[in-house]
Amino acid sequence: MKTIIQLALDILEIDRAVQIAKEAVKGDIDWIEIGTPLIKSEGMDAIRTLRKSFPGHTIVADMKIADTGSLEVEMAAKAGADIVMVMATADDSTIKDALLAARKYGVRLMADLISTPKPVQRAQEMDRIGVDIINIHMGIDQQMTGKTPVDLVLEIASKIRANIAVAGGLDEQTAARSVEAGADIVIVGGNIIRSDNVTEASKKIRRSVDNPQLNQAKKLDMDEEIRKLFMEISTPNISDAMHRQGAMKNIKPMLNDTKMVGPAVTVQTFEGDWAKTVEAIDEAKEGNVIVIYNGSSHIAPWGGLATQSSLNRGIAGIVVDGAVRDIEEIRKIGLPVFATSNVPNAGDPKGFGEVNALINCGGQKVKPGDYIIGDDNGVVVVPAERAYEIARRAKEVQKTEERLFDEIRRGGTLSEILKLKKWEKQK
Ligand SMILES: O=C(CO)[C@H](O)[C@H](O)COP(=O)(O)O
Repeated sequence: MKTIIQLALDILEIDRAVQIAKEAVKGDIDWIEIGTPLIKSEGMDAIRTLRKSFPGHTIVADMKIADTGSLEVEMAAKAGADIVMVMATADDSTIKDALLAARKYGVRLMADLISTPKPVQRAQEMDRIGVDIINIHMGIDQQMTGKTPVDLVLEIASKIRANIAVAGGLDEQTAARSVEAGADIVIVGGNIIRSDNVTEASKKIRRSVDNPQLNQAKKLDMDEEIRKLFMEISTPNISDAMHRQGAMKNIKPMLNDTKMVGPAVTVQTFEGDWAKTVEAIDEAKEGNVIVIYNGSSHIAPWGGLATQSSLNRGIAGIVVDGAVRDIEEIRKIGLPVFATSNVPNAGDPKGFGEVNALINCGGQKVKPGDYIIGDDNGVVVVPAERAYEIARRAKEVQKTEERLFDEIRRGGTLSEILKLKKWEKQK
């Protein structure tokens, strides 16, 4: 049986949702889901509009029903939905009531396992109740911590009779692995709707689920995955993903077209003293970023010789809350170096300070192991314990911006597309 691709329109505006759905249909997606954000933003009109725009497609209303099952199924069914989503965490009475309404109005009921404490057991209970489709779903916030729904599909597929849908940050690889694990329907939102070419993104998912065996990407370890993601995104994307936090003040790239990613080795030094900065080169490992607090913009604790030594060690880059010198050599060496200023004079190797203590750099606290990302915009610090989550969230920020750029290129303005007036905080 052909795997069904369900496009999740997690968009706030109906007109943008219709446009994206038209582009995705050209990329051979099957079902069109009115996402929960769209239903909360535009109500049943969103379902009516998509129903009218796509008379030949299956329309799914992601109502995430938690109560008054019968009433909400009736609303969605009368608005034009063919399938209605209920929360598996809802009470059995709600789900049974929703199912009665679904049978009455000739629609199917899909139960969403998102945030269900015992998903395998609950899936079996949904199956016994008679729900038509069970959605094995890793919520957006859970995905950001690295969880994927594929493992759960393997656990559940052999235990239920209902059709299985899978959702949660699916891309070509995880959609293909979901199908191999037993999924009948793959639900894809961000990796299609936040693409700068929705039709092509849809076609990629189509090709991957139609030939799942072809999609066996090498599994990266967590540090490799984090580096890969951070290398693909900008420091503005990262700052946005951290609610505008993390950016270092007055720290500038000494080279153009520079990109730096790596866990921090920190150095606490004092004005005119460069002993610990140089010793840190020997303590750092390949891929580290050396982050130095020196506290003076007038005497350099770093220069060309230290930069060459760092290159030899495979260090990813240097950040100095202070001055650097030998700019010509540094540019010839090509290693990313960020600082507050550049000067001709240096200090002496006195030996005060320490390596790998908690420091302040550019007004940000930096502890050893925190991820340091630098590009032409500047430097951001991401706490080690949140690095994967922030990298994933920043990737979503980047995808959203690529889509917005595409729509602006088509002639819209940012405020029109985002409907800023409509979403201004009501006084
Ligand atoms: O229901 C949802 C979130 O609650 C999303 O529609 C679902 O997770 C699919 O979107 P994505 O592929 O972006 O995760």
